[in-house]
Amino acid sequence: MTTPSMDTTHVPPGFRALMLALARGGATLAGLIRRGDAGLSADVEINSGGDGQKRLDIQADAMFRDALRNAGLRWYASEELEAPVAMQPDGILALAIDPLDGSSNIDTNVSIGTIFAVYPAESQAGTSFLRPARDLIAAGYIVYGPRCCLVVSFGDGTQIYTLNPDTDSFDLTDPRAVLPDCHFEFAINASNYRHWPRPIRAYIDDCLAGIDGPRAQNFNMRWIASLVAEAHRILMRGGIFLYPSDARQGYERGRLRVLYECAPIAFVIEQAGGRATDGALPILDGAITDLHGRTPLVFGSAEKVDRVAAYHDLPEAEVSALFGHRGLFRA
Ligand SMILES: O=P(O)(O)OC[C@H]1O[C@](O)(COP(=O)(O)O)[C@@H](O)[C@@H]1O
Ligand SMILES: [Mg+2]
Ligand SMILES: [Mg+2]
Repeated sequence: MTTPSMDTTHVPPGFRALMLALARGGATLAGLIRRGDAGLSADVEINSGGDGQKRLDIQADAMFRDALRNAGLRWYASEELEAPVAMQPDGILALAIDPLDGSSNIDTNVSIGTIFAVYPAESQAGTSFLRPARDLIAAGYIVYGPRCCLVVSFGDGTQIYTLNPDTDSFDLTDPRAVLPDCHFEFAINASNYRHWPRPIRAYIDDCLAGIDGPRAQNFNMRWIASLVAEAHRILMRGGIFLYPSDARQGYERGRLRVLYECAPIAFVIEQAGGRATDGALPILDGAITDLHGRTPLVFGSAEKVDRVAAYHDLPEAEVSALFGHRGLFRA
C-alpha cells in the first residue's frame, strides 16, 4: 500500500510538512468513509459545544491528530476537544479543525468533509486561536464526495487538489479557482423559516417570488446539511449559502462555529473572489473570542452576499412589507 501524498509544487515551503500531513490524514479518512463500516454513525458522546459526537467524529479527530504529530504544529484545537492540545514545543503553527463536518450525513452516503484553519503559533494556546480572524495564514477543507478534493488557500488565491485513487496522491487540478459570479441558487435550511430574522425572511421571500417578484428571476434551492459540500458547490458554480441566527434557543448566533467552520470557509471563499459575512459584516473582520463560539454565516457570490447585507439596512417597514411593496430591489 502506498503512503498518501500530495503535489506540493504550489505550496509555500513553510506549509509543506503541514499539507502533506493533512493529505495523509484526509486520504486515510477518505478510505475509512469509502469502506463504510457499520457503526461509524453511532452516537458516542456530547462534545464541549453541546453537539452529539458520532464514532466517526472521534475517529477523524484521532486520525488527524496522529497524522499531524510531526507537521510543525505547536497547538491543535478541534471541534471534538474542549481545549487545545500542545503538539511540538518548537512548532510555529496553530491549527484548528472540524475533523468531520456534516456528520448527520454519514449514514446516508452524502458528501461530508473536514475543515481546517491555520494561524501563526503564539506562546499560549489561547492567544494562538482567540484573535482577529484575519490573522489566518492558511485555511481549507477536504470534501469526501464522489471525488475527494482538498481545497486550500495560503492567502494568494484558492487551489483545488483531487485525490487520485490510483496513486493515493492529491494532484493539483485548479491552481486558482474563481467563484462564478452569477448562479441563481440559494442554500438555506428552510424548515427554520418561522424562526429567522425579518431581513433573512424578506431576502428568501424575494427569491421564492421568482420571475413575478422584485428580483424578476427564478431561483433554485439546495440544502445538503454539510457545510463543506455546500461550500464546494458554490465554489464550483456560484450561488449563496445562509445559516442565519434564529429565534430557537441556542441559535441566537446561528449554528456554525467561527474558529473551525466559518473563518476558514470565509478565507477560501474570499480568496476565490467571493464574499462571506455574518449577514452584514465580513466574517474575517470579526474577532474570535471563544474557542467554540458561533456566528451567523452568509457566503457565496459577492453580489448576492452584498444584497443580503442591504436587506439588513432596509427600514423595518420595508422588510416587513409584502415583496410587492419593497421598492428598493425593483431595479
Ligand atoms: O441540521 P442543520 O441545522 O440544517 O445544520 C446543518 C449544518 O450543521 C453542520 O453539519 C455542522 O457541522 P458538524 O457536522 O461538524 O457538527 C454543517 O455541516 C451544516 O451546514
Ligand atoms: Mg461542521
Ligand atoms: Mg464536525
